[in-house]
Amino acid sequence: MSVDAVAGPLGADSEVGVLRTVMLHRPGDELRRLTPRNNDQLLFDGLPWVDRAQDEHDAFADLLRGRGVTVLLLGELLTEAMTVSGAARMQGISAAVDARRLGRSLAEDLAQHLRGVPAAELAQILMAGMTFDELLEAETGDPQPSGASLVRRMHHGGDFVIDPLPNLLFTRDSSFWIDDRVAITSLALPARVRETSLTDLIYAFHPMFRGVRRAYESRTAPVEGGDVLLLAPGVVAVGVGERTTPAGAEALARSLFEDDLAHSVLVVPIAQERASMHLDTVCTMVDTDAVVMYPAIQDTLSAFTIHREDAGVTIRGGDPFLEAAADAMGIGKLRLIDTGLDHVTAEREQWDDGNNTLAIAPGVVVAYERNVETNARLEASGIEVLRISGSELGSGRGGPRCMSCPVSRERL
Ligand SMILES: NC(=[NH2+])NCCC[C@H](N)C(=O)O
Repeated sequence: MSVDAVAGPLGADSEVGVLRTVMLHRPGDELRRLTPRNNDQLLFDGLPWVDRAQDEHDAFADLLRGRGVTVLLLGELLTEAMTVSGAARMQGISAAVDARRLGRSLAEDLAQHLRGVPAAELAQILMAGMTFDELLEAETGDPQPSGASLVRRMHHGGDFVIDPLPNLLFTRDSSFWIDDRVAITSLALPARVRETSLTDLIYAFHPMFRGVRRAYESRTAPVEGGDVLLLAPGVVAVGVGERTTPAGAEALARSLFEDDLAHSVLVVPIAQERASMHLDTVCTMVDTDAVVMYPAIQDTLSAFTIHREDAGVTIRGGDPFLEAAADAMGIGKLRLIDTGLDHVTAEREQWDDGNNTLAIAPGVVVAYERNVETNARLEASGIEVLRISGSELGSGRGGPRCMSCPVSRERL
């Protein structure tokens, strides 16, 4: 992949500017690790049929390419970064070898083994993880493992020495762009924490991203990309619930103000539950001045607005979200596309990510085909809906927005 593979200047200042380049992750062997015993912990609601999930994902990527979007794949970027940079390899290995869990002896054996593995294979291991048995089998060419690891003896061969990362599929959460900078997030749950070591490595070492500056560098508290909506240039909404914490939202706001990336941050409380794990599961932008939203929260969604002032910040609390947003965006009204659904249909389609649309231009969105009613209402309001199937992809509870990280959008 060459440096000029990115179409358009890096970065984005909105949710809806014409999409030029996007980072996706084609689901791979990390999904084959899911079992009925570990799927809850790994944040999947079922066991996807992996081949079909890959087909669905390929169709998603092809649809985007057909609309002129350059698609970057996380797995390829990871391999390329570790091919050109030894430091990238070291960083990936050190994030994957958890000495606290493995003990010193096994940690040393594992790190030694990984240092000898070629970049493409190492990328696979970092994404799909590794079991005790796989390590033992792979070590045959290495100098003999020390044999002094109690941890090795006491673990089952099918246990993981490196945990798999099935949620890499949701590239939205582990990094996001704002203006011409990239923010590596800080993921809240143990199953996902290591994902950011991979996005960090890609943006630090892949030649395509040389010289790119960072936002939210302190990463002091949890912020996940699914909670961050670029409502308009300078105006950012941040959901606070199961993932992003109040401290995360506060730290992000402060950092965006300091870097002059925003003047207003709307902090939006959402229910702390699985169905609404991120703000983008209940609300996404479909046009420069329009959102689609889960009907059950339309009347109650509110926001604290943090404004940057000359002398510091002001915080206004408890305003209805749509009004606070329109105010900060400097528009008369933020249109709500009312899906008008009865509460059972609305609840079912929210669960299946009907509100999780990816805009590829103002008024043009990608959505799961299964959310028939939501899509019909979007179209009735003049939004063009490009449908993809997600019967298998959806088992991780994420739709087109969750599965995409816009790397370049035309500025509004
Ligand atoms: N931006 C999003 N809504 N991402 C969806 C993430 C789903 C993933 N299984 C998780 O629980 O973390």
